[in-house]
Amino acid sequence: MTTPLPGFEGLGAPAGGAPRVRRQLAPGAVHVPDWLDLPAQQELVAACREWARGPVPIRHTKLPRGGVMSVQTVCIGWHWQPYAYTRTADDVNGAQVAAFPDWMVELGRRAVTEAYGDAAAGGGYTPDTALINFYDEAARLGMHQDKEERSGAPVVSLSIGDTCVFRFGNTENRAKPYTDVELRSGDLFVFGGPSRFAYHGVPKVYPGSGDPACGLRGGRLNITMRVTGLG
Ligand SMILES: O=C(O)CCC(=O)C(=O)O
Ligand SMILES: [Fe+2]
Repeated sequence: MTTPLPGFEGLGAPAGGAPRVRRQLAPGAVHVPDWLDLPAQQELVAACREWARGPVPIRHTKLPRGGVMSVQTVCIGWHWQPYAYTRTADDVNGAQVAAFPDWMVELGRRAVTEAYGDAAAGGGYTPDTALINFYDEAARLGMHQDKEERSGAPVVSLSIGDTCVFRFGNTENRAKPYTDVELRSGDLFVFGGPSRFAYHGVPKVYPGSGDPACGLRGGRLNITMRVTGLG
Protein backbone atom coordinates (compact mmCIF):
# COMPACT_ATOMS: atom_id res chain seq x y z
CA MET A 1 0.00 0.00 0.00
CA THR A 2 1.53 3.29 -1.06
CA THR A 3 0.79 6.60 0.58
CA PRO A 4 -0.26 9.18 -2.00
CA LEU A 5 1.92 12.25 -2.18
CA PRO A 6 0.18 15.28 -0.71
CA GLY A 7 -1.87 16.87 -3.45
CA PHE A 8 -2.05 13.68 -5.53
CA GLU A 9 -4.70 11.80 -3.54
CA GLY A 10 -7.18 12.03 -6.40
CA LEU A 11 -4.78 10.82 -9.10
CA GLY A 12 -6.66 8.65 -11.57
CA ALA A 13 -10.04 9.64 -10.22
CA PRO A 14 -12.72 11.51 -12.19
CA ALA A 15 -13.49 14.91 -10.69
CA GLY A 16 -15.31 14.21 -7.46
CA GLY A 17 -15.63 10.51 -8.29
CA ALA A 18 -14.32 7.27 -6.88
CA PRO A 19 -10.76 6.18 -7.70
CA ARG A 20 -10.37 3.92 -10.73
CA VAL A 21 -9.06 0.88 -8.96
CA ARG A 22 -10.20 -2.74 -8.67
CA ARG A 23 -12.97 -2.86 -6.11
CA GLN A 24 -15.17 -5.50 -4.52
CA LEU A 25 -18.64 -4.00 -4.05
CA ALA A 26 -20.04 -7.05 -2.28
CA PRO A 27 -18.83 -10.63 -1.87
CA GLY A 28 -18.49 -12.00 -5.43
CA ALA A 29 -19.11 -8.62 -7.11
CA VAL A 30 -15.92 -7.07 -8.47
CA HIS A 31 -15.28 -4.03 -10.69
CA VAL A 32 -12.00 -4.05 -12.65
CA PRO A 33 -11.55 -0.67 -14.41
CA ASP A 34 -9.73 -0.48 -17.75
CA TRP A 35 -9.47 -4.23 -18.18
CA LEU A 36 -9.73 -4.25 -22.00
CA ASP A 37 -7.12 -2.28 -23.93
CA LEU A 38 -8.13 -0.32 -27.03
CA PRO A 39 -7.34 -3.08 -29.60
CA ALA A 40 -9.39 -5.59 -27.55
CA GLN A 41 -12.29 -3.13 -27.43
CA GLN A 42 -12.05 -2.58 -31.19
CA GLU A 43 -12.10 -6.34 -31.86
CA LEU A 44 -15.17 -6.81 -29.66
CA VAL A 45 -16.96 -3.92 -31.35
CA ALA A 46 -16.22 -5.46 -34.77
CA ALA A 47 -17.50 -8.88 -33.65
CA CYS A 48 -20.65 -7.36 -32.13
CA ARG A 49 -21.30 -5.36 -35.28
CA GLU A 50 -21.34 -8.62 -37.27
CA TRP A 51 -23.66 -10.33 -34.76
CA ALA A 52 -25.96 -7.30 -34.83
CA ARG A 53 -26.53 -7.97 -38.56
CA GLY A 54 -27.64 -11.56 -38.12
CA PRO A 55 -28.58 -14.36 -38.32
CA VAL A 56 -30.79 -12.71 -35.70
CA PRO A 57 -30.67 -8.93 -36.11
CA ILE A 58 -30.27 -6.68 -33.07
CA ARG A 59 -33.66 -5.39 -31.94
CA HIS A 60 -35.59 -3.78 -29.12
CA THR A 61 -36.79 -6.83 -27.17
CA LYS A 62 -40.58 -7.11 -26.99
CA LEU A 63 -42.01 -7.31 -23.49
CA PRO A 64 -44.92 -9.61 -22.58
CA ARG A 65 -47.25 -6.68 -21.85
CA GLY A 66 -46.73 -5.11 -25.26
CA GLY A 67 -43.93 -2.63 -24.64
CA VAL A 68 -40.37 -2.82 -25.89
CA MET A 69 -37.08 -2.40 -24.10
CA SER A 70 -35.21 0.85 -24.78
CA VAL A 71 -31.96 -1.12 -25.01
CA GLN A 72 -31.27 -3.02 -28.25
CA THR A 73 -30.10 -6.60 -27.83
CA VAL A 74 -28.64 -9.46 -29.84
CA CYS A 75 -27.70 -12.81 -28.29
CA ILE A 76 -25.16 -15.49 -29.13
CA GLY A 77 -25.08 -19.11 -28.00
CA TRP A 78 -28.63 -18.99 -26.69
CA HIS A 79 -31.39 -16.50 -27.44
CA TRP A 80 -32.86 -14.69 -24.46
CA GLN A 81 -36.35 -13.24 -24.51
CA PRO A 82 -38.49 -12.41 -21.49
CA TYR A 83 -38.15 -14.73 -19.67
CA ALA A 84 -36.46 -17.79 -21.14
CA TYR A 85 -33.58 -19.03 -23.29
CA THR A 86 -34.20 -20.78 -26.60
CA ARG A 87 -31.98 -21.82 -29.53
CA THR A 88 -34.10 -19.98 -32.08
CA ALA A 89 -35.24 -16.37 -31.90
CA ASP A 90 -38.95 -17.01 -32.23
CA ASP A 91 -39.84 -13.45 -31.20
CA VAL A 92 -37.62 -11.98 -33.97
CA ASN A 93 -37.18 -14.00 -37.16
CA GLY A 94 -37.12 -17.62 -36.04
CA ALA A 95 -33.43 -18.01 -36.91
CA GLN A 96 -30.91 -19.91 -34.82
CA VAL A 97 -28.55 -17.53 -33.01
CA ALA A 98 -24.83 -17.37 -33.84
CA ALA A 99 -22.56 -19.85 -32.06
CA PHE A 100 -20.72 -18.79 -28.92
CA PRO A 101 -17.09 -18.66 -30.06
CA ASP A 102 -14.20 -20.36 -28.24
CA TRP A 103 -12.28 -17.08 -28.06
CA MET A 104 -15.09 -15.62 -25.99
CA VAL A 105 -15.01 -18.60 -23.60
CA GLU A 106 -11.30 -17.83 -23.18
CA LEU A 107 -12.03 -14.14 -22.57
CA GLY A 108 -14.63 -15.07 -19.96
CA ARG A 109 -12.11 -17.35 -18.22
CA ARG A 110 -9.50 -14.60 -18.11
CA ALA A 111 -12.11 -12.19 -16.77
CA VAL A 112 -13.12 -14.45 -13.87
CA THR A 113 -9.48 -15.26 -13.11
CA GLU A 114 -8.62 -11.57 -13.00
CA ALA A 115 -11.66 -10.38 -11.05
CA TYR A 116 -11.41 -13.07 -8.38
CA GLY A 117 -7.63 -13.51 -8.44
CA ASP A 118 -8.45 -17.21 -8.76
CA ALA A 119 -7.14 -19.19 -11.75
CA ALA A 120 -9.13 -22.30 -10.74
CA ALA A 121 -12.40 -20.35 -10.71
CA GLY A 122 -11.51 -18.85 -14.10
CA GLY A 123 -10.44 -22.17 -15.61
CA GLY A 124 -13.70 -23.81 -14.58
CA TYR A 125 -15.82 -21.12 -16.19
CA THR A 126 -17.50 -22.04 -19.49
CA PRO A 127 -20.00 -19.40 -20.59
CA ASP A 128 -22.39 -20.54 -23.32
CA THR A 129 -24.41 -17.38 -23.96
CA ALA A 130 -23.90 -13.65 -24.14
CA LEU A 131 -26.40 -10.82 -24.31
CA ILE A 132 -25.02 -7.93 -26.31
CA ASN A 133 -26.78 -4.71 -25.41
CA PHE A 134 -26.53 -1.40 -27.23
CA TYR A 135 -27.56 1.79 -25.43
CA ASP A 136 -28.23 5.00 -27.34
CA GLU A 137 -28.57 8.20 -25.33
CA ALA A 138 -32.20 7.42 -24.45
CA ALA A 139 -31.70 3.78 -23.37
CA ARG A 140 -31.94 2.63 -19.76
CA LEU A 141 -32.20 -0.72 -18.06
CA GLY A 142 -34.41 -1.09 -14.99
CA MET A 143 -33.40 -3.00 -11.89
CA HIS A 144 -33.65 -6.75 -12.52
CA GLN A 145 -32.05 -10.09 -11.69
CA ASP A 146 -30.37 -12.30 -14.31
CA LYS A 147 -32.25 -15.41 -13.28
CA GLU A 148 -33.23 -17.39 -16.37
CA GLU A 149 -29.93 -19.29 -16.09
CA ARG A 150 -30.02 -22.64 -14.30
CA SER A 151 -26.52 -22.12 -12.96
CA GLY A 152 -24.92 -20.12 -10.20
CA ALA A 153 -21.81 -19.43 -12.31
CA PRO A 154 -20.76 -15.77 -12.46
CA VAL A 155 -21.94 -13.19 -14.98
CA VAL A 156 -19.05 -11.44 -16.78
CA SER A 157 -19.88 -7.93 -17.99
CA LEU A 158 -17.75 -5.92 -20.43
CA SER A 159 -18.47 -2.30 -21.30
CA ILE A 160 -17.35 -0.33 -24.37
CA GLY A 161 -18.10 3.22 -25.51
CA ASP A 162 -20.05 5.74 -23.48
CA THR A 163 -19.75 5.75 -19.69
CA CYS A 164 -22.81 4.69 -17.70
CA VAL A 165 -24.01 4.50 -14.14
CA PHE A 166 -24.31 0.83 -13.21
CA ARG A 167 -26.50 0.30 -10.16
CA PHE A 168 -25.64 -2.82 -8.20
CA GLY A 169 -28.14 -3.73 -5.53
CA ASN A 170 -29.08 -6.47 -3.13
CA THR A 171 -30.55 -9.94 -3.69
CA GLU A 172 -33.89 -9.15 -1.98
CA ASN A 173 -35.52 -6.42 -4.06
CA ARG A 174 -35.02 -3.49 -6.45
CA ALA A 175 -34.74 -0.94 -3.68
CA LYS A 176 -31.85 0.25 -1.52
CA PRO A 177 -29.28 -0.67 -0.46
CA TYR A 178 -27.49 -0.38 -3.78
CA THR A 179 -24.19 1.03 -4.95
CA ASP A 180 -23.75 3.15 -8.09
CA VAL A 181 -20.54 2.63 -10.00
CA GLU A 182 -19.39 4.28 -13.23
CA LEU A 183 -18.61 1.76 -15.95
CA ARG A 184 -16.36 3.17 -18.66
CA SER A 185 -15.02 1.81 -21.90
CA GLY A 186 -12.88 -1.24 -21.20
CA ASP A 187 -14.25 -1.91 -17.72
CA LEU A 188 -14.96 -5.41 -16.45
CA PHE A 189 -17.58 -6.22 -13.83
CA VAL A 190 -18.09 -9.76 -12.53
CA PHE A 191 -20.92 -10.84 -10.26
CA GLY A 192 -21.06 -14.33 -8.87
CA GLY A 193 -21.15 -16.23 -5.59
CA PRO A 194 -23.45 -14.56 -3.03
CA SER A 195 -23.96 -11.64 -5.48
CA ARG A 196 -24.97 -13.73 -8.48
CA PHE A 197 -28.67 -13.00 -8.14
CA ALA A 198 -28.37 -9.39 -7.00
CA TYR A 199 -30.65 -6.83 -8.66
CA HIS A 200 -28.84 -4.46 -11.00
CA GLY A 201 -29.58 -1.91 -13.72
CA VAL A 202 -28.34 0.99 -15.82
CA PRO A 203 -30.15 4.21 -14.84
CA LYS A 204 -27.98 6.56 -16.91
CA VAL A 205 -25.66 6.71 -19.91
CA TYR A 206 -23.51 9.81 -20.54
CA PRO A 207 -23.84 10.61 -24.27
CA GLY A 208 -20.59 11.53 -26.00
CA SER A 209 -18.42 10.36 -23.10
CA GLY A 210 -16.78 7.48 -25.01
CA ASP A 211 -13.63 7.70 -27.13
CA PRO A 212 -14.52 6.93 -30.78
CA ALA A 213 -11.12 5.16 -30.99
CA CYS A 214 -12.82 2.18 -29.24
CA GLY A 215 -14.63 1.58 -32.54
CA LEU A 216 -18.03 3.00 -31.56
CA ARG A 217 -18.96 6.43 -32.87
CA GLY A 218 -21.49 6.83 -30.10
CA GLY A 219 -23.52 4.92 -27.56
CA ARG A 220 -22.61 2.17 -25.15
CA LEU A 221 -22.05 -1.51 -25.79
CA ASN A 222 -22.32 -4.05 -22.99
CA ILE A 223 -21.65 -7.77 -23.26
CA THR A 224 -22.77 -10.09 -20.45
CA MET A 225 -21.53 -13.65 -20.64
CA ARG A 226 -23.41 -16.28 -18.68
CA VAL A 227 -23.64 -20.02 -18.14
CA THR A 228 -27.22 -21.06 -18.97
CA GLY A 229 -27.00 -24.51 -17.40
CA LEU A 230 -29.18 -25.73 -20.29
CA GLY A 231 -28.24 -28.76 -22.38
O1 LIG B 1 -25.53 -2.97 -19.54
C1 LIG B 1 -25.15 -3.42 -18.45
O2 LIG B 1 -24.16 -2.99 -17.87
C2 LIG B 1 -25.95 -4.50 -17.77
C3 LIG B 1 -26.72 -5.39 -18.71
C4 LIG B 1 -27.59 -6.35 -17.97
O3 LIG B 1 -27.79 -6.26 -16.80
C5 LIG B 1 -28.24 -7.46 -18.70
O4 LIG B 1 -28.10 -7.57 -19.93
O5 LIG B 1 -28.90 -8.29 -18.05
FE1 LIG C 1 -28.69 -8.08 -16.05
